[in-house]
Amino acid sequence: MTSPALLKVSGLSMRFGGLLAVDGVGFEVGGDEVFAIIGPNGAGKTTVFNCVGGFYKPSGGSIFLEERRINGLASHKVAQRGLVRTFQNVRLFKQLTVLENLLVAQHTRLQTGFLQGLFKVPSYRRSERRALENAVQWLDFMGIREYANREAGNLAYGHQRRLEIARCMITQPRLLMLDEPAAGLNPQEKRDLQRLIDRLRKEFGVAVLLIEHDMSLVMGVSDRILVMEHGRPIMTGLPAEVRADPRVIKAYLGEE
Ligand SMILES: Nc1ncnc2c1ncn2[C@@H]1O[C@H](COP(=O)(O)OP(=O)(O)OP(=O)(O)O)[C@@H](O)[C@H]1O
Repeated sequence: MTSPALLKVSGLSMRFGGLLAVDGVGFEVGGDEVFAIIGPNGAGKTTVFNCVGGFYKPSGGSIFLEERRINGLASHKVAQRGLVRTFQNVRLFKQLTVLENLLVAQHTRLQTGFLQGLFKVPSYRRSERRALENAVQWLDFMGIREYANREAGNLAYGHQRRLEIARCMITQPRLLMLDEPAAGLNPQEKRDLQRLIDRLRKEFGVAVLLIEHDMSLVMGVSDRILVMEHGRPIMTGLPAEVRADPRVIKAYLGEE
């Protein structure tokens, strides 16, 4: 890690009835880092994500974002503090247009309230115009501007994934969590995704926490990797260290 920790997770555990799905997981993500969590199916990766993102209340442990404790906060509060996520199965407002999805996403950030909106006072119109400009910039950045007025549900799957990332980025997060972003993408789209993640980090200074099964993407894009198995951490290391570690090889081969 090259910068101070943005996210600090320690001793995290999550119990579902008799099942300890996450058991003693700890890791830190630096402010400019791409950090991946990998592991066989059922290892507990998504559960860690759900705890960090405020979707589950952890059974134990602590989660700090920029030195402030966030465990137990609701997901929208966590998002307001700069931590946003995508989902394994893309979640968009499918009946709204592509552009509208990006306008709705900015709603919580707009400074003006209901009454200003009702009477369309100048400050409201200014913030609406800014929201529109932001949205168009992100559509350009993602290469999907030509689909601005199309229903989001009618976009090609790869474009839906890019729109979902744009919807996160438009809220100017400090940490972007991507849940299996390569799932369902073709090889070219996967290469584009790797370039996109690199650019998001370099041009917008966002840190990325990633769950991914596609090893070539994980190895190509991550600074460090946490490997989990049966809810427990096996190791954290650089991609080359992880690739060569016998425990990791065993965890994956043992699955077959
Ligand atoms: N809401 C829940 N209620 C009960 N058990 C759950 C719940 N969510 C996850 N589990 C269980 O916790 C364990 C870890 O699941 P999790 O989805 O976190 O794994 P994962 O590493 O993300 O797997 P995959 O790679 O298949 O997505 C599994 O045994 C799963 O069945």
